[in-house]
Amino acid sequence: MENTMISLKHLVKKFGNQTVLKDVNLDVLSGEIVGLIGPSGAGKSTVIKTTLGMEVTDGGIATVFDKTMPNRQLLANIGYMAQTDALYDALSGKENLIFYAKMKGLKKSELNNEIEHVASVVDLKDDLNKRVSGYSGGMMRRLSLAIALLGNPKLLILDEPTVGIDPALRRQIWKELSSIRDEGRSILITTHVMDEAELCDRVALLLDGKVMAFDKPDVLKMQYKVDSIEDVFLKAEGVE
Ligand SMILES: Nc1ncnc2c1ncn2[C@@H]1O[C@H](COP(=O)(O)OP(=O)(O)OP(=O)(O)O)[C@@H](O)[C@H]1O
Repeated sequence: MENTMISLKHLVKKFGNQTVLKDVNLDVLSGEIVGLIGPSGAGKSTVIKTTLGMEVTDGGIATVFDKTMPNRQLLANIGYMAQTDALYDALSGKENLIFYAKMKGLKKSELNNEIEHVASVVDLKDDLNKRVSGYSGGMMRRLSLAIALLGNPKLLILDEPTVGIDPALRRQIWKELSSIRDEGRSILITTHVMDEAELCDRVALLLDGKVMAFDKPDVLKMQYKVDSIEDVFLKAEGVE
């Protein structure tokens, strides 16, 4: 059965005089990957932060697992990866993973297997004992993604998880995301990579503070009479 994991209804968010989100409607069902795309500054991260209750809305309702956000208890069931990495520089990759695993309430007996699994998904197994201060930007993104994956959360909310990650690893990460979806778990993901948008079950296009289009990639391509999601994006923006 399809459950609604995220429901955003008439979401409004203002920063001073700027109304970033005017009327955002979006839902994420169980067992699907929803991609949120839109030009830089369109408000994708703001949608995510209001969904998580990290930003207070100026109107509308955000519910996650049928509960109104913000709700601290729900956060344990959500794997969130922000655009900026929240890592402890002085600790190793492994120590960071252990820290977050404990915060998420993982049992001691699960710890090693779980860390090994998430580290291999992002190809960090050989670098786990290095201090994060010596990591490259891409390695930090990979560690942040590994942290979000810890504990098999029912819902993953990923803000541009593959920035700075090379194509082979990106493919491996998408394989993992697809198998998470196949387990009936859900993913809301923002991306600038249009090839990744093609891999989502549904794509929402955020423009002028609204979700201008929201459907399966193939349906969007048909609606806009184009061959790729990149062209959907460009046509919606009015770029010929
Ligand atoms: N805390 C804040 N205070 C003031 N303005 C903000 C704040 N957060 C976001 N904004 C503004 O809201 C708008 C949307 O920002 P947001 O980061 O949500 O966009 P985005 O679509 O995620 O962009 P990008 O693709 O570049 O990451 C921008 O104009 C940004 O300057």
